[in-house]
Amino acid sequence: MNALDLLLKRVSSPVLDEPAPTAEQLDLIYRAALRAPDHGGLRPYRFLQIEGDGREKLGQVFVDAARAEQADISEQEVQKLLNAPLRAPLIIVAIASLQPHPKVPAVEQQLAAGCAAHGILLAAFAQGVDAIWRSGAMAFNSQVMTRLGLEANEQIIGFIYLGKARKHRVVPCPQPGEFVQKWGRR
Ligand SMILES: Cc1cc2nc3c(=O)[nH]c(=O)nc-3n(C[C@H](O)[C@H](O)[C@H](O)COP(=O)(O)O)c2cc1C
Repeated sequence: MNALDLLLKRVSSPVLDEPAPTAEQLDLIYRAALRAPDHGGLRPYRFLQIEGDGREKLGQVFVDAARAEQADISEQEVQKLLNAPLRAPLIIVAIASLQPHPKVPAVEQQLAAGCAAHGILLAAFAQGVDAIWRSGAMAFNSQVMTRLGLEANEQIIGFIYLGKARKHRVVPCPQPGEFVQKWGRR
């Protein structure tokens, strides 16, 4: 797949089955993430790779965190949280690790981490690995962050689910016109 085809045709896939990406595919996926634009070369991100029964542990972390906020959550909600990480064979948790810097504010570091996450999506799609970037309340839950080992200067940028889609969604390419304004020319 050439680069422009990749950029124009990548789609997210919400339903993902086995197989998980191979070790070789993951190596390229992480290499692509590490090529994200990065003011100051801070590499203000890191990744957790969760697969196999790690996904069940993550589901339990979600349930515990939800119960800590509301003790009487319904059994339906418990099942939803337990099942959430099972929606793909492998999950990469993209984490922004914000560092104090005189010229690179937090927002730029968050953007660099977001670009790294986009690199993951693109490198996956280029290799025939399907993915979707999800957040949701659990991405912003402090107990989840603690249980995943995040430090005070870290944030979850997203849970990137990876696997194989049964079929790709057909997504019309938006027209740039309404998003682009020319400015400053006489
Ligand atoms: C920061 C971020 C968080 C997202 N969180 C969710 C989410 O929790 N659930 C979801 O269905 N889609 C979420 N999305 C959107 C999907 O990843 C995806 O981009 C969207 O479904 C459009 O599909 P496309 O990528 O094929 O255009 C999120 C995207 C971003 C950038």
